[in-house]
Amino acid sequence: MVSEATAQKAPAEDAPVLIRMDGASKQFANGTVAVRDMNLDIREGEFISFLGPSGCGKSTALKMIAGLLSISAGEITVNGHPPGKGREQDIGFVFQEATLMPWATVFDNVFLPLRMKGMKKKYARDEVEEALASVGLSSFSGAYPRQLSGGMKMRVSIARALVTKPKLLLMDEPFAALDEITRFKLNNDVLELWARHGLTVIFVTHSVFESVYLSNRVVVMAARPGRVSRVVDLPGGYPRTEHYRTTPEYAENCRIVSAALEETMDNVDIDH
Ligand SMILES: Nc1ncnc2c1ncn2[C@@H]1O[C@H](COP(=O)(O)OP(=O)(O)OP(=O)(O)O)[C@@H](O)[C@H]1O
Repeated sequence: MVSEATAQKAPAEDAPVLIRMDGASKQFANGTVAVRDMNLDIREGEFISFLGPSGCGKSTALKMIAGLLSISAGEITVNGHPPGKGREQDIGFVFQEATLMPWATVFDNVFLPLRMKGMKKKYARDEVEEALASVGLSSFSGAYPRQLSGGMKMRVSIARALVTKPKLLLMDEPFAALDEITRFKLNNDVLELWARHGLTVIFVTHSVFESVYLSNRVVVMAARPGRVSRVVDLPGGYPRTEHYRTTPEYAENCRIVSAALEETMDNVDIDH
């Protein structure tokens, strides 16, 4: 039974804005405009997906929010600060590859962000164990990455992102390389973590089905130049469990988001 405090739901209309993108643009040194004039407010507690074809600037936008890439024009604030200038532990980042240190145990991989903050291992035990428990890997603390399946490695990567107890979780196509059953399972786990920890999540994906299953809003992006094409609100269907995948509401939402995505493709010259 899920308690009210941890129930999955879209945030209230008047929830405070956590991320503000105001005309945010990114042009790389070679002239490529990866993101042009992105305007978006993301409220605390939202689960947002950035969806779009390859090269539409999804990863670039995510990295700009994380402060991993500079902004060429416009402005982004995260919790009122320029990206990367607030408390760094407030942001967790999960990449497409699990990027674990192969020579280190699961425990030491998850401990890494705390170690980088100067924490001694003996004081970090509770935090690391809590993060591992939250992704169901308590008994694999002493294992090495080579002993884990792809899905388990990704769970370690999520635990590492959560160990500093961030408010904001940024996920860049985290499950793209996994088989569908593992992906569905991890989708459910991420929804549970989102609700339990009261996170705000931005999730980059190519998949209409994944974006509709997970998000309360889908930001559909178009390429050349990368930009926001449509924002689709999907406030219903909670709690989103496997049953939701079989409902007419889910099918209809997938149809709406697919149509929005197709519109973006119609406006692109085929050059590949
Ligand atoms: N460091 C860089 N230097 C120059 N151009 C870049 C750089 N990084 C990305 N780009 C270009 O910017 C555009 C947007 O790239 P980005 O990776 O953000 O797209 P994406 O939507 O995440 O794509 P994918 O789904 O394939 O990962 C692309 O045309 C890409 O080639």
